[in-house]
Amino acid sequence: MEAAQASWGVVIVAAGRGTRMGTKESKQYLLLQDKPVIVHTLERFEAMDEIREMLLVVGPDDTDRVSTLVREYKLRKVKAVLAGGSERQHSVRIGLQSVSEGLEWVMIHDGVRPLVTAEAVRSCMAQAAKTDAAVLAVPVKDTIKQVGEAGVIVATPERRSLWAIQTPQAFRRSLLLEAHEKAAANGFVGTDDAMVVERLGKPVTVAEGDYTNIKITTPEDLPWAEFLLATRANTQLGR
Ligand SMILES: Nc1ccn([C@@H]2O[C@H](COP(=O)(O)OP(=O)(O)OP(=O)(O)O)[C@@H](O)[C@H]2O)c(=O)n1
Ligand SMILES: C[C@](O)(CO)[C@H](O)COP(=O)(O)O
Repeated sequence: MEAAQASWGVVIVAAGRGTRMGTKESKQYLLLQDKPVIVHTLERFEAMDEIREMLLVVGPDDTDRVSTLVREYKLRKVKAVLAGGSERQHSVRIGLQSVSEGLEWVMIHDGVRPLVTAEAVRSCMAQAAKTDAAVLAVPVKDTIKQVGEAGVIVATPERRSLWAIQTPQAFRRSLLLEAHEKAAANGFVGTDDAMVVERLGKPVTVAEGDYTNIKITTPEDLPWAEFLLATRANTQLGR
């Protein structure tokens, strides 16, 4: 059976503080079209037949309020609401350890990427089925420079080889678990899940996604997300 047709577990990480957003309320609870960002994200996966369960990882003080949201919005695939860790990678590991053992495949997704489409998720799952490890990504449009001390440019990597990495990131569950356990044992902390698998020397491939799968990070992302949601509501795109 193709992995894209099998049952998947999804770890949704939403335990961050949203420092760059700078709001009193953490960004995953800000409203888009009158609904919390995290609920938009969960609804995307709830609606997909391929998904069997979701593990939702939130701030230690937020488990009760989020459990209430899960009930209110009838998010039946949420198997557990777990207290996260101090770094994204710690939160991922906590969720990953609670994915049902019978599931062969798992995806990790940022709770603050509410605009991901089912089409993009399926493309990532299909790529992981071929290579055991795949991430959604888009080719960068700008020229990227590495900048050193005193703002001096030290390198200009060839743009054709540069991709902006998104989530979901999809893996054979046993591979990702092994990678996270090794990273924890060695004290390695990366900024995405591909990095912990790359450290094992295993290939991680990219599935081309789309530029609308934004991570809500800074204040200007909010009106952009509102616009994209409104556009989709009008055109039925991204469903
Ligand atoms: N200890 C952490 C840190 C981050 N995340 C989650 O990882 C995702 C991507 O992280 P990012 O956008 O950096 O979120 P924050 O850490 O909240 O933002 P900032 O870096 O601006 O504080 C978010 O859904 C965030 O909630 C998490 O679950 N646990
Ligand atoms: C996983 C990620 O969303 C891929 O772009 C990103 O690396 C998260 O990084 P952040 O530092 O937590 O924003």
